[in-house]
Parts: sequence; structure tokens; C-alpha cells
Amino acid sequence: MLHLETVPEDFAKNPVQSGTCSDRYTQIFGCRASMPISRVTVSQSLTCLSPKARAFVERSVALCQPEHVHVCDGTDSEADMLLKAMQDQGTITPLPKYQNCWLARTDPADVARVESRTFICTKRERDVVPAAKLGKKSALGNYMNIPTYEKAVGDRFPGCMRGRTMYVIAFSMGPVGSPLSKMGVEVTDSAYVAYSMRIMTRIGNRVMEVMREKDEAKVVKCLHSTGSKGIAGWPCDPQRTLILHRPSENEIVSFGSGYGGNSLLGKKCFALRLGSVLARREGWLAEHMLILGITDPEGNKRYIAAAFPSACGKTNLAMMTPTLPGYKIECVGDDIAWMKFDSDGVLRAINPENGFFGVAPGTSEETNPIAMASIFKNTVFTNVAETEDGGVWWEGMTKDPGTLTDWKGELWDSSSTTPAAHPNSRFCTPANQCPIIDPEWESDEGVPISAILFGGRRPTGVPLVVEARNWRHGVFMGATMRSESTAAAEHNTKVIMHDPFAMRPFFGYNFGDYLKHWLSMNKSNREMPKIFHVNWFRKDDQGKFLWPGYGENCRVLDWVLRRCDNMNCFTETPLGLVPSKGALNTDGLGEIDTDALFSIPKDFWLQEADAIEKYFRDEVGSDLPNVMWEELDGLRSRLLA
Ligand SMILES: Nc1nc2c(ncn2[C@@H]2O[C@H](COP(=O)(O)OP(=O)(O)OP(=O)(O)O)[C@@H](O)[C@H]2O)c(=O)[nH]1
Ligand SMILES: O=C([O-])CC(=O)C(=O)O
Ligand SMILES: [Mn+2]
Repeated sequence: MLHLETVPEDFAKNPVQSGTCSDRYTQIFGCRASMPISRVTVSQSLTCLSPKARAFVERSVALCQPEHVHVCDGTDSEADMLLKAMQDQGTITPLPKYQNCWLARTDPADVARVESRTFICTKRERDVVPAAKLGKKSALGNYMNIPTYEKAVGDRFPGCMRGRTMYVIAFSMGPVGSPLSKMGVEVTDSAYVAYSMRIMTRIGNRVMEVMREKDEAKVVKCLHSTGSKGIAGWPCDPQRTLILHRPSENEIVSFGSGYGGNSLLGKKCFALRLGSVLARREGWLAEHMLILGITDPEGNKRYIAAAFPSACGKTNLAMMTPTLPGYKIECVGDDIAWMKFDSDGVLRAINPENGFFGVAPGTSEETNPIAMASIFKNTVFTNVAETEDGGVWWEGMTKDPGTLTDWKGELWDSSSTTPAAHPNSRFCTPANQCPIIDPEWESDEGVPISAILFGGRRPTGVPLVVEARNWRHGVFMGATMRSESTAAAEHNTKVIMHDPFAMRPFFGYNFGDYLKHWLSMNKSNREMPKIFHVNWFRKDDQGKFLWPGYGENCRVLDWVLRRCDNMNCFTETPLGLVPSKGALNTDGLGEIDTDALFSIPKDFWLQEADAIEKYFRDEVGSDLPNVMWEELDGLRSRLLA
């Protein structure tokens, strides 16, 4: 059985290269300066890596057998080299309308995360899959056993980079050297991945230095291949795509997809799936959350974290332009939060990323002017449409784009019946270009969190905002979140899916244990943030949004902050606390049907309670902490009171 630790067969057969694993790799890489380098050429000696990172790279080279190894140093000339390579290969084209912006068109079969091919690999299934679903397909943990994992790797990777370049990217999630940060090494045969990792993470010589100094035992090992024999266009192999995580080995293996969510392994794979496992072990939280700073008209600044499922409004809230006078929003992060209580009992959060991989459609001067001010330089756009003057366009950006080249490279005009940009088309932009990036966004200790929001797309029944009665009720709110499916993954019908904590596709371990971990955060010597559930997406009978959303969402945050100050501006409902009459500032909003926005239809909620019960029973079973059942009972009895 082939494993990353073992030598590929045809390598071992060659007598010139026999010997023990590490000896041989030392020779191949010519760490001794006089050694002739055969088979593989390297851009710089692998001694720039820490010994553990280097061992991983050497094993990956032996396995994938690239012709050339390029160790990314993070310099500007390297960026130029990557851009040139991608242009020569036809992976990207320049967008002359902007400064250093590029358009990538993927294979139409490689446009989003593939949840059905994403697995967590452990010894025991129960580590990943809650009790109720052992041995069956679970929505809350896609499990693969170790022999299957090894076979999957062995079937795909040996020789997969022959004749091509392997890029080695040492990266830091979080500020380089910060105590809350973690490091990884990704090897990949995709220049697109190497270039995008420069934007989304901190990479290069500085990271390698810190890695060497610490000889970090816990460097996360990330192996990626597009799985394609060539490099032309958009290399991928959708039929054989697999994204695998081995928490016990700190290892991620991704094959067959170049799409960001599957290939930029620092993001969902590391920061959330492996991150959640590390967080549990080390007593912190790795969450699918934005982080924003909000200053009220009195000059009081607080930070809020919010978990909404993919394509449900995190980037937009994180960059909101508030409509209420006197408010100021600053952005710390738009997708992932690593949070830990400090010695004073304050929950501190960092954004482990260095860029935004944001949804393009719907982004406009009206909805998100801050994103618009961030993304038109140094950006890679993927699967958006191109205008005649070398710019980009997507649905919702402007009214009349004229004639376009659509995301598949075909001519498009307003009479076309298919979208010009793919619904999951994205921009990949350095975070420091955001005009409202928070001054503390790279602080080592993280920012203090006052409130946590959960939310989703709920067209019916779910009020604009509800405050949890206490921490465990808030955990129940997170556990019972549901949302309409979106284009961010392969689900293609609009159904209301359970998406607890907006983490359903990203749990690295058993969801029941995850709930216990969240419950265990609550300690008397800690300042527990208040928890809220929000829904910007409720619709009226005509299917129109009841709430204007976007910049107007600051009105909800305004109420949230007053609640953080314990002001008496709420009414009790069966669901939790909602703004008392007149407490939500709707001045100047025009006609808003607040009754419809806040109504709590009893029949709807009794059915919701039934759906939650079924979900708990069918998906979690005996791994569900008892207090979740108690919370469900409480909800039912309040509804029936
Ligand atoms: N109606 C309405 N739509 C919104 C609002 N906020 C965001 N959207 C739309 O929802 C879509 C996704 O928003 P994003 O902010 O990119 O979502 P995200 O949670 O960051 O998505 P991921 O990057 O996939 O995790 C976009 O088309 C937005 O225009 C809102 O307040 N109201
Ligand atoms: O991972 C991705 O492809 C993009 C993303 O942020 C999400 O889906 O939540
Ligand atoms: Mn996301």
C-alpha cells in the first residue's frame, strides 16, 4: 500500500536511486553542493525549509516526480514569473482596464467546492461521524478510513507531476510569528494556486525563517495536484477529484481540482477542517466567521464575529457602509476567525487569512462600495465575464454591460438566457487593499469580541434578529441553523439545508463533540460574548426581500450593541429576545413592514422544532449533548405556552 512516507515502486526499482528513503532524497536534492542534481532541478536548496517541512517536500517529490521544484520566496520577480507562466499556459489573461488584474476561466466542471468528494480520514469513524450515522452517509462528517485514503493517494499521485514544475509554498495562517498563528507547506503543480496563495496567505522567505527557527513540529503538510497531465488552459480531473484531511498527521491531500476552495489548502482545509481539530485539542475556536470592528456615534469601538453559510453575506457585512449617521465599520476578516479566550477571560479573534476570496455576483457600488474600491488592482478574477474594454462584469454589478465574453468564453448580451458570470465566480484580492481594513487586523493578540452572530438565508418564518437568552441557548441557535443552498458548493436546487454554525462542510471532527466544545467555553471568569441570530433574507408573499439589507444591516448591529450594553430595549419571545417596539432604528428607511419582519408564526416554528428533533435524532443521536434536548424542549414549551 502506498503512503506518503513510503517510496513509490518505480523509484525503488531503479538501482541508482536505491538506499534508504531519506539518504536518497538527500542525494537527489544535492544538499551537498558538489552533488550533481539528476532528474529534479530545484530553484533553491531545500535547506531553506525546516527539517520537517523539508522531509515532507522530499517525500512529495519522490511521490509526484516533478521535473523541477520551485520553492516560493515571495518576491515580486517570482510573482512576475508565475503570471508569465500562467499566461503562456493559457490559464489567465490580462484585464488591461485595471492595474495588475487577471481573469481565469476554469473548466466548467471545476467551479466550486465539491463536498461529496471531501473527506476526513481517521482511525475511528466515530471521531468524524456522530453516533446516529455511523456506517452511513452523514451530512455532518464525510468519513474515509485509512486504507481507503492510502489507496486513493496511491492511485492518484505517483508520477502525477512528471515533466512539470512543483511549487513549494511555505505559508503562515495569521501574522508571521504571532502566537495565534499556524504554519503550513503546500506543494502544488498549479501556478494559479501558487499565485493565489501569495494573496490569500503570508508566504515566502520570512515564513521559512520562522519555520526554521521554531523547527515547527506542527507544520501542516498540504499536497495538491490538478491531476492533469498537461498545464494548458485549466488543468483538472473532475472525475477523480478528492480532498482528504488527516488530522492525526496534520496532513491535507487534494487532487483533481484547481478551484480555490479545493486547492488553496490554507483556507477551508487547514483553517477550518484541521483548524477545528487543533482548536478543540488546544481549547480555542476555529470558525467560519467574519470579524468586523464597529464604532458607535459616541466613539465606542467593539468587535463582532458572524457565521453565515457560504454565499450568505459575510464579505458584505464585514465591509458594510453603514447608513446610520455616526457609525463606522472596519474590516478584520471576511471568512474565517480563530478565537481564543485570553488570561483576562476576553475572547480574542484573529483573521488567519491575508486576502479576500469573495463572491463576485451581487457586488456593486450600491451593495458593497468598499469591495468595489478594493478589487480593481492586484486581483485574480475567476469565472467572471469580460467586457469589450478589458474589464470585468457580473450579474448585479451594473445595469447595462453591453456585449460581453461570458465565463465560458462565449459571446453574451442582454438577450442571453444564461448568466454571464458563474454564480460562484470570485475575486481574489489582498486584504490590505481594503480601504476600511481595521488598524488592528494584524495584531498578534487578536481583537476582543463582544458579540457573535449566526445567520442564514431563510425566506420564511425567521425574524430579522433574535438574541439568545444565554450562552447555551446561543449554542442551540448555532446548532439549529438552517439556510437555503447556494452556488458555493455543488448543490443545485434551492433547498433549506441544516448548516450548523455555518460549518457543516467544514467540521474536522464529530459534531456532537464540537457542541460540547462550544458549551465548555462558558466559564464564570470569562466575559462571554452575547449571541444573536439574524436573517437578512426574509421575503414577502411576492418573493420580495422584506429587509433592504447591506448597509442598512447596521441598524441591526446598532441594536446588538445596545444589548451588549445591557440596555432595556427588548421583548421576550419563544425564540429569544427581539427589539421592543420602536427599539430598532428604522428612521428614514421608508416603508418597512416590521410586523412581518419579526412575526413568529406558531405553526411554522412547531414544524421547525420537529425538523430540529428529527435532525438531532437522525444525524447526531447519542453524541448530542443533553442540554441541546433541554433547549429544544424549552423552545417547544414556550411556543405552546
Ligand atoms: N438581500 C441581501 N443580499 C445580500 C446581503 N448581504 C449579502 N448579500 C448577497 O449574498 C451573496 C453572497 O454574499 P457574500 O457577502 O459574498 O457571502 P459570504 O458569506 O462572504 O460567502 P463565502 O465567501 O462563500 O463564504 C452576494 O450576492 C450578496 O450580494 C443582504 O444583506 N441582503
Ligand atoms: O471555500 C470557498 O470556495 C469559498 C468560501 O469562502 C466558501 O465556500 O465558504
Ligand atoms: Mn466562506
